Amino acid sequence: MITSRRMAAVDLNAEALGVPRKQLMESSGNAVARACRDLADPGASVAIVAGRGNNGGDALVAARFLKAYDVTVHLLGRPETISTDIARENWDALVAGEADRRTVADSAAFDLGDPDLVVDAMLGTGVAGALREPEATAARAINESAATVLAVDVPSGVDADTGEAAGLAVDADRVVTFHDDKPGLGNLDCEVVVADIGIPEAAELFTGPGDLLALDRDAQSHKGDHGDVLVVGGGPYTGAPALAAQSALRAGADLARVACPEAVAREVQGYSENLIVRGFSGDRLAPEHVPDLLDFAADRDVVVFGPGLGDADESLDAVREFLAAYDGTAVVDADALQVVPEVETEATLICTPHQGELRKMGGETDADWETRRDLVREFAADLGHALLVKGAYDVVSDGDGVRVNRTGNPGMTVGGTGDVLAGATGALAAVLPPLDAAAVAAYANGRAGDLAAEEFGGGLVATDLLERLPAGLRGDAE
Ligand SMILES: NC(=O)C1=CN([C@@H]2O[C@H](COP(=O)(O)OP(=O)(O)OC[C@H]3O[C@@H](n4cnc5c(N)ncnc54)[C@H](O)[C@@H]3O)[C@@H](O)[C@H]2O)[C@@H](O)CC1
Ligand SMILES: [K+]
Repeated sequence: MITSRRMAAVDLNAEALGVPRKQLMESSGNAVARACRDLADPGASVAIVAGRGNNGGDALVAARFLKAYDVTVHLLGRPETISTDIARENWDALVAGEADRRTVADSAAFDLGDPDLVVDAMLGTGVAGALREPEATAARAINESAATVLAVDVPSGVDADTGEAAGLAVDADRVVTFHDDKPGLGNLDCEVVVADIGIPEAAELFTGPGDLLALDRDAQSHKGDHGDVLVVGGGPYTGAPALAAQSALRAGADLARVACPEAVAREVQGYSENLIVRGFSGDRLAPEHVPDLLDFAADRDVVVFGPGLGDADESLDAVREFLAAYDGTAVVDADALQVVPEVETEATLICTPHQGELRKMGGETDADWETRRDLVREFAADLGHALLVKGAYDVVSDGDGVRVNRTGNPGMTVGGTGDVLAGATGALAAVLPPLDAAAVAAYANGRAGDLAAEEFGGGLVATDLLERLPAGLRGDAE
């Protein structure tokens, strides 16, 4: 199953892997033609009703593959209003080839005729909402006709994610849908065929520019609230919490706070005036600080636990107590990781270990990334928390989905880059589900590292990543 949102991401990733959308459209069109041949004998009359987006484009391609049939293409709208270049190129090819075609500038001009088979390619996964004109008139004519109805990707007017229609929708006999089944199609009373259109598996597995789309859509649904992130750490180390908190800001958080021992608060503040630093008594985290910390954390969107915390027994006890009582979202990093397997918590956790820390948590790893991918997914499922396991190939899983990130370079083994990643993951966890947050953070952090390496080679340092994180998140880091 794949949602429309994820499908758009995978499509962009495929393009980045060298399989452009037009090539996918050719495969989709071919699959539509195959379904037509399945439903009607050669010589039968086929009406292709095409919208102005890529769903229509798929059917325009199919027209070229149906030479043995009597095909009429109805384009809903004027050719100038076709909304994508690739759909327009396929329309132009039909015009140049003098295919039998009609343009329907307004609904009065629509005449479906009396075909044996109708191909509904008005709207696909690109839009949801009630059908406008001339689509609504065409849908009525399609539903009233005696023809067999084949829908392209999803019946027009139906939301592919829910199976619901906002009003009028095409009543299809069969749907040929692309790449993978869509969540909403199971709720429809029609036959569903899934066609492989040649999207590489890597487009789903490996993070790519498409994964950044999650930010455009989901982050906006959070209504301008881009997160109030609290970093809990510091003590033996002061740079780590400061880096994590600054990274949260660079990754889009509105506010980044650091809770650290009073003894080092001034030093942490010294790294950046953009941070809000709050000290607690003494020189390291201890159980006595937990009640206050829980109160403070309750008003934040995400807590990043661990940077620079150290592994003193009382600090680890405090982490245990905190996590046992906390029910929000937390990124757990560094020394705090080792307590996660023994804690029962209501919290949503994203754990960000490197291979050594993973082993300390009881997880297994392997030199082969595919084996590692499977091991990480299993371990995340056992833990009941998301994992972002750092390495040359980062592996991200929430126990169900899994993604592998290939951005980044050996220069990033320098100290502090893990803190930057943890902070960015925290900021993104305020606006995205754990799997997306961790995958996007790993991708963007690696892109930032690649940009820094262009300038500084193996001499890059963690603060170089901070500056380049926004570019890494915009996807213009190529
Ligand atoms: N990886 C992918 O995502 C692939 C997608 N493909 C096809 O592309 C489709 C998605 O294409 P698009 O994103 O271009 O979107 P659609 O083709 O689903 O819809 C866009 C068109 O609908 C019109 N429109 C918008 N709202 C409307 C309304 N309420 N009533 C009537 N018309 C309306 C717009 O003017 C636009 O022309 C998929 O369903 C599939 O068929 C395939 O070509 C191959 C790969
Ligand atoms: K359709």
